[in-house]
Amino acid sequence: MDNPVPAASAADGAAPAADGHLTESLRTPLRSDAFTLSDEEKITAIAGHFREIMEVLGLDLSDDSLNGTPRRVAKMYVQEWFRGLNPEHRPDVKLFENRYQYQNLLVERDITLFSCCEHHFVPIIGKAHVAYLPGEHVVGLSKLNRVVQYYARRPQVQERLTRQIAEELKQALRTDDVAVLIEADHLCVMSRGVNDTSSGTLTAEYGGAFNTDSALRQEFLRLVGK
Ligand SMILES: Nc1nc2c(ncn2[C@@H]2O[C@H](COP(=O)(O)OP(=O)(O)OP(=O)(O)O)[C@@H](O)[C@H]2O)c(=O)[nH]1
Ligand SMILES: [Zn+2]
Repeated sequence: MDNPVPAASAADGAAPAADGHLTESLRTPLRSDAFTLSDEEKITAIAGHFREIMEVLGLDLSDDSLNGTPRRVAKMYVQEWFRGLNPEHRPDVKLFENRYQYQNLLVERDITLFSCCEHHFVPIIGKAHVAYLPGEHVVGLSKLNRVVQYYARRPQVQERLTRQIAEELKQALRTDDVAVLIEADHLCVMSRGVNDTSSGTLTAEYGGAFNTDSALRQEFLRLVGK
């Protein structure tokens, strides 16, 4: 790993804490044995449990179309939807010397965001816009998207997701001058419960100059179309 993560309890052989680099209140709640099982062992276990859910619902698992569903769902959870729980997938955010002396706002807007509501385990779909003020360093653009994806691919609430991305970017870019805006639709609000398909959720985190300089914040909001 290029981004070493401090071990939570290396003494008892437990796996490293996924979010050991984040302030405690921002960490995704994970047990210390979260990575004792391999991905393949997790897929097998989850497939077994999902099969039981389908059986309780009365579905006939001998049907060709349903037979592979438990394993399909398990693979989707471990390898895709929740891959950001595993610190092995934490992106390596390389910095480059800012030899162009570019010192204005840099905005990466409309980053595709797929996440999962941790209360109902249904999708959260939206866009993230992130910005920073380069100092001595600049970063490869795709790394901004990768940081968003890493934290999105977990069971989430939008507030924590927003703050995790901001905190990671502050550390990686070595500056507090970071802004994160997320606009998202929650399937738990749209498809069940209150059944509202028109509302959306916006969350924002403004660090450093974005917090103190309202003109800079307005410029960011203008560039992302808000
Ligand atoms: N703050 C926050 N709440 C969320 C997020 N995603 C879902 N929720 C809310 O989590 C709450 C869970 O509330 P509960 O009353 O325990 O669950 P519920 O009975 O399914 O609630 P309803 O959705 O109102 O039917 C709901 O109000 C959801 O809308 C999120 O990202 N942030
Ligand atoms: Zn929900």
